[in-house]
Amino acid sequence: MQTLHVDLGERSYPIHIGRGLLTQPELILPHLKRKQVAIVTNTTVAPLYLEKLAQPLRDAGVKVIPIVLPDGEAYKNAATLNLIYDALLENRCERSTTIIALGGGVIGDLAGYAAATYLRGVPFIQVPTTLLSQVDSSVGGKTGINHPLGKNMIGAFYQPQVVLADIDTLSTLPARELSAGLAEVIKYGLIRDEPFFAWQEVNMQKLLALDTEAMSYAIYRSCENKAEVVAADERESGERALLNLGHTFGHAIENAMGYGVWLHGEAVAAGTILAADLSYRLGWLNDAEVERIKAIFIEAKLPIDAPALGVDRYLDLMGLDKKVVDGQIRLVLQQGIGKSLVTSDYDATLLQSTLAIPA
Ligand SMILES: NC(=O)c1ccc[n+]([C@@H]2O[C@H](COP(=O)([O-])OP(=O)(O)OC[C@H]3O[C@@H](n4cnc5c(N)ncnc54)[C@H](O)[C@@H]3O)[C@@H](O)[C@H]2O)c1
Ligand SMILES: O=C(O)C(=O)C[C@@H](O)[C@H](O)[C@H](O)COP(=O)(O)O
Ligand SMILES: [Zn+2]
Repeated sequence: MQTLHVDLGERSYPIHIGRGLLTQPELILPHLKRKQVAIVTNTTVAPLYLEKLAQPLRDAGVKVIPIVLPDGEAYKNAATLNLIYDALLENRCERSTTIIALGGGVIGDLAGYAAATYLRGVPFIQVPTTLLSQVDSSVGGKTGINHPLGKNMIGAFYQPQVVLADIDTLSTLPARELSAGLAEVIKYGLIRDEPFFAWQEVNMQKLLALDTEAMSYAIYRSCENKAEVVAADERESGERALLNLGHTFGHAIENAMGYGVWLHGEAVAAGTILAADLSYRLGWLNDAEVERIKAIFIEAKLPIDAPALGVDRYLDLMGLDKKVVDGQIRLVLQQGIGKSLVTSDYDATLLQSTLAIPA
């Protein structure tokens, strides 16, 4: 097992990465205020991993309240959040009850927001079971739900007590979901870590084949990048916005196509290609760099062609992005591989050209 730390003063916490972590209650017990946990999961993950996590905790004297939600991005909403509150109240959960998220990013975001708001805040633990959640969503404290008008529009920054990334859980992950997670791994290379990007170019097939050594390295290096960024800018007043590469476009795609039709990672992949296209038009990326970026997403079995929503529809949806300031759409763009910036200082007609995708 390898351990990293997210350094946030009194909100600091460890990220444990390794095999067989679900059945090691000693990694969870020191973080409990009281021997009672509510495990939030879904109908897909529960039959696979709920008892693996719950039974050793029960054996250690912990009361376990399972909360099993419907599965899918379409359920990351206020109605599903209410199901969590209902179960917590029905079971008379107190401020000392810890909420454990067992699942992918949808479960982590929902359970984290429930933890941030139930009784105005109860302790929270992340047990991510998708690649995307192990490399990104379980770390950094962004929690929340979607609104029909926009992605993740309601939420809170709320850090977990500990993150347990058990690599063994990836063995049951569908191939499409594995690729979706790789989109966020590629992101770290593109925004701030060119050597990691170059390593991915050589090792992508190993990652797709779930090679343990390569996967452990990719998860560790991704979490290391994210932990550094979050420690420097917890609430996204500056550098953290770089973690949004491809997301202003991607969130527009997820919303326009209907939540869950394009996976988050797929929309981020296509959105990152749009960001690269605009960076190229601005003269900040050259042909060879754009080709390298396209090639790695293709190698990871991710889409590089964004849907033709129409320029106005894209601009309308992108105008709801959380990075918008004074009505200006701020974008994460690239000035080379491993070098990125957040800016609204681009020619609007160039953005329109990028968005004029032929149907
Ligand atoms: N909070 C953040 O910082 C952050 C970062 C990135 C993404 N996100 C959010 O995360 C969500 C995407 O997360 P995701 O890609 O994990 O999707 P997801 O949570 O929908 O999980 C993908 C699918 O895999 C299933 N699954 C989970 N673990 C499994 C396993 N081990 N074996 C088999 N099936 C398994 C799930 O039930 C689901 O059907 C989006 O809502 C996105 O907005 C949040
Ligand atoms: O942690 C962050 O900061 C990120 O931006 C990570 C993203 O991968 C993630 O999808 C996040 O949920 C997007 O945040 P949002 O603020 O644009 O909703
Ligand atoms: Zn993301």
